[in-house]
Amino acid sequence: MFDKIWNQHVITGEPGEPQLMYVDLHLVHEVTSPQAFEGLRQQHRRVRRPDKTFATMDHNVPTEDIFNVKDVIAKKQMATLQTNAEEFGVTLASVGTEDQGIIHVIGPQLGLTQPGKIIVCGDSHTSTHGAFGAIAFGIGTSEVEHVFATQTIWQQKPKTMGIHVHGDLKAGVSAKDIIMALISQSGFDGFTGYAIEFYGNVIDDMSMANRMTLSNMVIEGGAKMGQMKPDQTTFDYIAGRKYAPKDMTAAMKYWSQFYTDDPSAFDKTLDFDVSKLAPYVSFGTNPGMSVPVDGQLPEPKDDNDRKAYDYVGLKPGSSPKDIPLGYAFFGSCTNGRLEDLEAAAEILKGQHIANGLTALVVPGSMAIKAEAERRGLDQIFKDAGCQWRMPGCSACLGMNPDLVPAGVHCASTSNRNFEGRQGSGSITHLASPQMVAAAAIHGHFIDIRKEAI
Ligand SMILES: CC(C)[C@H](C(=O)O)[C@@H](O)C(=O)O
Ligand code: SF4
Repeated sequence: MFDKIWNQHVITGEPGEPQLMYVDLHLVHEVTSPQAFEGLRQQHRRVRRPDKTFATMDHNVPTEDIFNVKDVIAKKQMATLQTNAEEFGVTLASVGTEDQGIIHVIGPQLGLTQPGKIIVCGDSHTSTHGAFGAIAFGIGTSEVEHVFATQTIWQQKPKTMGIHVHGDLKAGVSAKDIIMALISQSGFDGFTGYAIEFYGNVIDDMSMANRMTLSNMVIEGGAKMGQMKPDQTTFDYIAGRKYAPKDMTAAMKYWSQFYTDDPSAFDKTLDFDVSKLAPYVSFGTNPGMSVPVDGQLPEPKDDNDRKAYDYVGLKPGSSPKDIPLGYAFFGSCTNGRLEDLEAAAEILKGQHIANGLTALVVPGSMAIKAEAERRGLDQIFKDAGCQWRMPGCSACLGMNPDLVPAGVHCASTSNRNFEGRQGSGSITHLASPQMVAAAAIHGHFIDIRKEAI
């Protein structure tokens, strides 16, 4: 599948060397675009294909009141994107408009993300869009400028890794646990240099929301891209969306060519049986430092591990259930979709979060917020003692007012847990929406397969 899409997009260059690739969709946000637009301006260039470029604001958005941006840099970045989008004719889902949201949530939601496309964005979690059978990867700011100007990008073709995900996924275990287990078992850079394709019965049965969670986090294992073959689930998701093809029959016929004929063609394969998989919790300062909830925190292997233990203030041999939580975060491009909020709400319904714990629920987009409210999820969260917020990256990273205080342990549905990620001195524990919901109620993690909520 990877080669089929890749080969259709090569403009020039020899295999084994960087090749010039055509870009079908360029997604843009306020943090990595200002210098790129400025570069164009200085060279008197235009955005070559504004019709293949789409922008939004997500990282800096204050989720309590999205129109009241107090931080000077945040305000400037957002205003700059507004001006740049107008000047260069780029469609922008600006704050407060119905299409606004986290870029990796709204691309799929608007039907912009489609099989067979090459999709880039100045953001590492662009891998998310690979869940539709696209080649999607993050690029740097100078590359953003190159794509603006030429609609092309130089890229060296990566090696391919096929991950066969099979078996019987048990209740309480989700895509988040699969990817966290895969990363912790492969070492946190075990995917480096590879484009990953997930396949097998577990993937076939998975919703698009869960497939996106898997693709989203391949970057945390070192891969820039992670995809699945498009199938009926993919087509049904896209059909009827704002920018979906008008002629879906023709589109589906075209998309159906994108699959891997022969798994032995992968440069590397990995077999992953999910039948005995437990929910995972991260304890350290990279996503690879994760254990099953019924496991123990391992002995440190090196100075890095010792440093991580010092930072998080936990002891080897202890249980993830012993971590004293003060905060819970539901949201991000990993788990901020409607299905994720539903999974959390199902657990929180009729319950209350632990005394003294702060819980933020941040929908991934305005559309998700509206639909969640139509279904009454906001009320479930509020009744449980959570704060119901406006869409944005929020507490996934410390670029906006949603910060976890220093020294506080946060159960989080996001994807990164390095030092200070959620605010200076904050301590992040990654887990699935179901696990974070149960943890918020108890003030510590529980094994949702076995223990009563
Ligand atoms: C700000 C942006 C460049 C960054 C990324 O590339 O991923 C952010 O989205 C993140 O998750 O750390
Ligand atoms: S939600 Fe988090 S991971 Fe996703 S783009 Fe925003 S900051 Fe990056």
